[in-house]
Amino acid sequence: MDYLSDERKKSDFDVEAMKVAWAGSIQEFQLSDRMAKLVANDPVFEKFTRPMLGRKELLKNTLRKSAHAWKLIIDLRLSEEEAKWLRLYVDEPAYTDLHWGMFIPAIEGQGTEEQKKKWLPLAKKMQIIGCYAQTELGHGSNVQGLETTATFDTRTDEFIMHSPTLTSSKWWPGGLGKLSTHAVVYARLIVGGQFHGVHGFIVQLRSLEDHSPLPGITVGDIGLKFGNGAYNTMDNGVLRFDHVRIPRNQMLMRVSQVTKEGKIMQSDVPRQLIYGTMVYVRQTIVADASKALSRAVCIATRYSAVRRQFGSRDGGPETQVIDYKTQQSRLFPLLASAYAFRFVSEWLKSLYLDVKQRLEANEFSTLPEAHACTAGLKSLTTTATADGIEECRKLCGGHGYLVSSGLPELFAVYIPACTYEGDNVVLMLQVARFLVKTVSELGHKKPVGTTAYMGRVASLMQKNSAVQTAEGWLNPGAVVEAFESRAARMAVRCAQELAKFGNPEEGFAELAVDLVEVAVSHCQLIVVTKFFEKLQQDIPGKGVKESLEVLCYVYALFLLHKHQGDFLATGYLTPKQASLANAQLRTLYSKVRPNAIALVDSFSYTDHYLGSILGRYDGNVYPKLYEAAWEDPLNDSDVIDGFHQYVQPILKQRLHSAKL
Ligand SMILES: CC/C=C\C/C=C\C/C=C\C/C=C\C/C=C\C/C=C/C(=O)SCCNC(=O)CCNC(=O)[C@H](O)C(C)(C)COP(=O)(O)OP(=O)(O)OC[C@H]1O[C@@H](n2cnc3c(N)ncnc32)[C@H](O)[C@@H]1OP(=O)(O)O
Ligand SMILES: Cc1cc2nc3c(=O)[nH]c(=O)nc-3n(C[C@H](O)[C@H](O)[C@H](O)COP(=O)(O)OP(=O)(O)OC[C@H]3O[C@@H](n4cnc5c(N)ncnc54)[C@H](O)[C@@H]3O)c2cc1C
Repeated sequence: MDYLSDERKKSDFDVEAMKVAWAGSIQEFQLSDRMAKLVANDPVFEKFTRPMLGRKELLKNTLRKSAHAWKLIIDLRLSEEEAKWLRLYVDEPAYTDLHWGMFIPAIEGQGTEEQKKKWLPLAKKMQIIGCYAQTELGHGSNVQGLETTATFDTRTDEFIMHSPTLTSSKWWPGGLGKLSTHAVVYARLIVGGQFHGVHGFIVQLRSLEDHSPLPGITVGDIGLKFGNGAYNTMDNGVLRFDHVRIPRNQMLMRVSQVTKEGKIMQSDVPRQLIYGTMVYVRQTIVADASKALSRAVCIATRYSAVRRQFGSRDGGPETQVIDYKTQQSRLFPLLASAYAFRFVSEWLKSLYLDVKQRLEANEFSTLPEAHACTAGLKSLTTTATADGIEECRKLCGGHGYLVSSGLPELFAVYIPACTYEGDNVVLMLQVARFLVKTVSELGHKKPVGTTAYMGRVASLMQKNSAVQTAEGWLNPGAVVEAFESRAARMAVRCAQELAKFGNPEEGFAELAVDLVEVAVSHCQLIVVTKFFEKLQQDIPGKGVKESLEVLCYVYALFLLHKHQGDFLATGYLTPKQASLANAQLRTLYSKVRPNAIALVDSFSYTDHYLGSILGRYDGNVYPKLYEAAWEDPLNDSDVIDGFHQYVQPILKQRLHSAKL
């Protein structure tokens, strides 16, 4: 029985076409759908018992699933793209994520042709397993502050890898703790007693025969992390070197080379390329944000349509909680954000692929913008997603707190995304630096790409919003101009404040809070703009484009309402115009309402991937919650172990004293 069928009948757009719009293309949809079903129908990938397992069982279970996934990849001859989807739908962080997601990309991006030829075939056949060992106990954000050393020994043509202090211990790398045989290790290069910056080195950590650590290497897991199950399926590790020798040709040498004689040769490639793997992964994290947020929103939306509280008239049904305006005002902006992040990630991927191609042809001019966009959007989308998942839990009331709602585990797995691949504040400060530089160069350099609007800064500073009615906000030009003006005015105001400091670094440190706000406003502008640009494309299917238009305005006007202080303080909007935007937002929520269930169905998630009783496709929530409670191990017996030993004596004592 489909308890949500009436809801599904309310929608006025073609859900199958929306699924394609969400996926990006019919090919991508079919590929993803095939992999989702493959995983959902395979009992090896069951995940409901995960939160009940102890750490050792949990990790072993992950190894079993990863081995099974690898077997499927080989047996079914899956492409790299199919394998990525398969791992995504298995939905369990594993050492293989870092092997495929960082170790291999680090070699691809920073290795020479010779190094790629040697290491990539081994890695791609999984004859070696690698991780990305950058962060240390003492330093994560400050990469130049890393302490591990790689000292060149001209006599033996080797580097000596060493951990000189406790704080130089590598700490956090996923896959390092128990599984990696190799790592790309980031260390200070020392040649002839001189420090030559941080570089990547391929280091073997464990024997390929018996997996024991090689001489001079101390390696292990760093211990339990937040939440049951969740990210504990990953063996984040600690690593120390005691004068471990590796051949010279294991330094990744695309950026700088060290010759046999101990000479440093710089190629034309900028030093920043050493950070290139992070640019790649940050871009994938933006796509993951839309997946995580859409999962949470799918659960909260379906449950909000099933759940009823108050409002019964003449004994009739109570009100579905999704019909409360307050519920809509919390839920629908998250639904719109999931779509917004999906489309901005699509754009970011194309920007990244373009930069990658240019880098391969030794053209580096677009790297700073790629860095700013990936850093800023990673920060913006992961912060909003982490907060959004928690909001979805609250939107589901008490039942959202049950593990069987799927939300606690999703939250626990997701929140480190605000920290890994760059702390979100640190990353926004990088965007701020980029914007300050752009503003300071306005007189002699025309800004391009996502900062092109800065080129119109004079007019953006003067012109105020012309919106007169609530309908007036349903105009892409009016909305985009509002976001451009706010970002440009905030950037200019900050630049003026910075100019008052004699020392720019001192000014930057003092004004960091304002600078982060400028960076956030710039990144929100990018997301809004890319959503409108998406709507310019041909999007087939009855009502699909119209529904996306509604979501685009919800996203933009929700942000405008939330940050109206900025819009008002910069003088671009009047209080009346801000309140017209809010009135329009209420109208938009009413337009989303009948389509809400269809809009989350369009994510095309299987019940397996959602992993939530509240978010079940059929809406059959209460019987399944009731059934699941009885499956809890505590309900194996009526009288629990420990009762007779610890509780009964207390009760008896009470009875005894009561008699007295
Ligand atoms: C289910 C999965 C299925 C399949 C798997 C497939 C894909 C998934 C992939 C991976 C899995 C995803 C997640 C897994 C989970 C966790 C993995 C986590 C991994 C990690 O966390 S790795 C460690 C990450 N660490 C960081 O991010 C550190 C943050 N710090 C920095 O980035 C920098 O050091 C910082 C903050 C930029 C330092 O700034 P500073 O100014 O001190 O630096 P420099 O002086 O060195 O440089 C200044 C100069 O360089 C420019 N710049 C800085 N960074 C970059 C860059 N990345 N690219 C290009 N340019 C950069 C900066 O703008 C300055 O330029 P300027 O001189 O001003 O022109
Ligand atoms: C689950 C998980 C997986 C990870 N996987 C890996 C991995 O595979 N490989 C790897 O190498 N690393 C990995 N990391 C490490 C991760 O990249 C770092 O933790 C991250 O970059 C943040 O650095 P940090 O821990 O040094 O934080 P810190 O920089 O110490 O941050 C602490 C606080 O200081 C603030 N702060 C720091 N610098 C500044 C500044 N300049 N201005 C203002 N505020 C500042 C931050 O905002 C934050 O509030 C992982 C981390 C986690 C949690």
